[in-house]
Amino acid sequence: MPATISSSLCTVAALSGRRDSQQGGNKQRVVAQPLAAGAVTEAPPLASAPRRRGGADELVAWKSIRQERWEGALEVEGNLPLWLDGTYLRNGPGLWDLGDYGFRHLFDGYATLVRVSFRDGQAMGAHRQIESEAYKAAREHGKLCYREFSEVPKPDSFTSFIGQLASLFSGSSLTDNSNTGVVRLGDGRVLCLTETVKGSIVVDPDTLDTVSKFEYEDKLGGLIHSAHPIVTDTEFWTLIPDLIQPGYVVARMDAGSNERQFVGRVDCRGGPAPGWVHSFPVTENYVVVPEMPLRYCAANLIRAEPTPLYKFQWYPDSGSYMHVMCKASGNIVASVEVPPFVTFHFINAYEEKDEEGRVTAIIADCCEHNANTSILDNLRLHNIRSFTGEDVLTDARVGRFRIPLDGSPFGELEAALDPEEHGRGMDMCSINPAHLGKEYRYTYACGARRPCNFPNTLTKIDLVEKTAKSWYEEGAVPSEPYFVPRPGAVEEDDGVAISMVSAKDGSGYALVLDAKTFKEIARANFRYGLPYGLHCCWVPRDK
Ligand SMILES: CC1=C(/C=C/C(C)=C/C=C/C(C)=C/C=C/C=C(C)/C=C/C=O)C(C)(C)CCC1
Ligand SMILES: [Fe+2]
Repeated sequence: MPATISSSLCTVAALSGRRDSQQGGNKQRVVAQPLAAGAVTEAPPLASAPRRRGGADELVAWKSIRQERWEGALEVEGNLPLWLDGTYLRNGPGLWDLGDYGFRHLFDGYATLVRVSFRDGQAMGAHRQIESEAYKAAREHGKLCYREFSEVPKPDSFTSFIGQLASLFSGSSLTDNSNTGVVRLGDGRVLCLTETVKGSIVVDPDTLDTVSKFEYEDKLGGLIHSAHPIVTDTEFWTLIPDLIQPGYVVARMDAGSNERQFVGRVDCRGGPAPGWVHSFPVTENYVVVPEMPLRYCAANLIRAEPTPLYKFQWYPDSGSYMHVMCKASGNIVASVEVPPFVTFHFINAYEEKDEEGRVTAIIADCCEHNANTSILDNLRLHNIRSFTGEDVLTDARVGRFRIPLDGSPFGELEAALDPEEHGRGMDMCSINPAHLGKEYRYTYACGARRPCNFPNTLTKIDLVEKTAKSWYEEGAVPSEPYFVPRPGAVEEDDGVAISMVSAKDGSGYALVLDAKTFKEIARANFRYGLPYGLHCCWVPRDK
């Protein structure tokens, strides 16, 4: 039966107090196509009816999602490859408003999961809020109830302040707002993640239902971990920072299991606390543990008001280090001092070998912010919502570490290509997963066309030719270009890069680029623009 998209979709997530100014001009691309049963889902009303700050000219990328969930057919422009058969999922902080209170930092928003399922050249889309305890409590009480990335619930008395401190140490007041990544585990479960261990949540990739908490069945403990585990069909590697005796625990988990196994430990070499470890790279035989001078800070963890570096502190004199652990033995095979760096996202790593096939060094690439912590300030909502035409985005580059395995005390860090190639913007990267931990040539990321206040291009980097190709649309905010290989592909860039774009006119679409030419093949238009999001995964249909 032909279905039209209901105009009675429960408007306006009450948490966000959205008004219809964000309708995106009138450029709605309403489709009247056959939809799957239950294609349109009404959002249940939320707790309060708040006001929302911010003008009508704000980009849809930085506005809270307008309703809790939606599902329907997408209008496709262009030709989707027929081999593209599966589901693209993207996670990210999509709801920043609580009653009449607005979060201040991008990373605080409640998790919004977006799905685009491709089949036979057609696309179905959906989005839904993840039902974390933090989100449900905020919805029920119309206020912040857990400690988020930058914000802390306001204690209403001194006793409740003391109670909050105690619960910080037990972890009970920490958020489980799983707003950062989404991965498909080897056993098929789909897991949303953030940096708090309790914020590991299993979701259903078809319905976007919140299924359960992912509980680790081991004694490793830890309240926080790297938001980006390394996940393959057979295993899962994670890093758990130790804030008491500064260091990191490296752990591994088999696919199908919930039990992490202790592999080894790295002791920090500098500063009073471990460096922030949002992600880390692996090679075929080694785990690379970065220790950057932007370190966790116990005092800032306790503070009620955000500090300039949130829960972290910059210790330039503490040194920067890269440690290499053997996956098989847990032994540290190298620990070198490197130039100062700031990174959130490692791109990949591999083993450099001599003519005899002996491993001489580890090469590890990352999105490196020129050792400048200002990127955290760039990502405050006030800053990203108020672009004045001034070029204020901090420079970033592909930082390439060379970590010698011959006992030398120092490693190198250099730009892998001239950063001007990608407009000195570089973050939110993906690679062909077949090259994980191995030599590789291409990475796909968000770059910059200046002037800008946020990465605004999709960029394919050729690390051999040291060149870049970019996609750009004026005023659009694209998210992480996620590489999906063509089944049976031999060449590294044989596939597509998928990105969700929040367009200037308030609309939004899933953009499919040919990964070779980096030209648009197709776009699948949502009924309305969605907020910016962070990380993605691909669930092939037959897996
Ligand atoms: C809730 C607590 C924490 C949470 C930390 C979180 C949620 C960290 C999230 C970090 C993210 C999303 C980093 C992304 C970086 C993206 C960049 C640089 C993009 C640039 C543009 O393209 C802790 C801080 C762990 C402490 C306990 C409480
Ligand atoms: Fe991340």
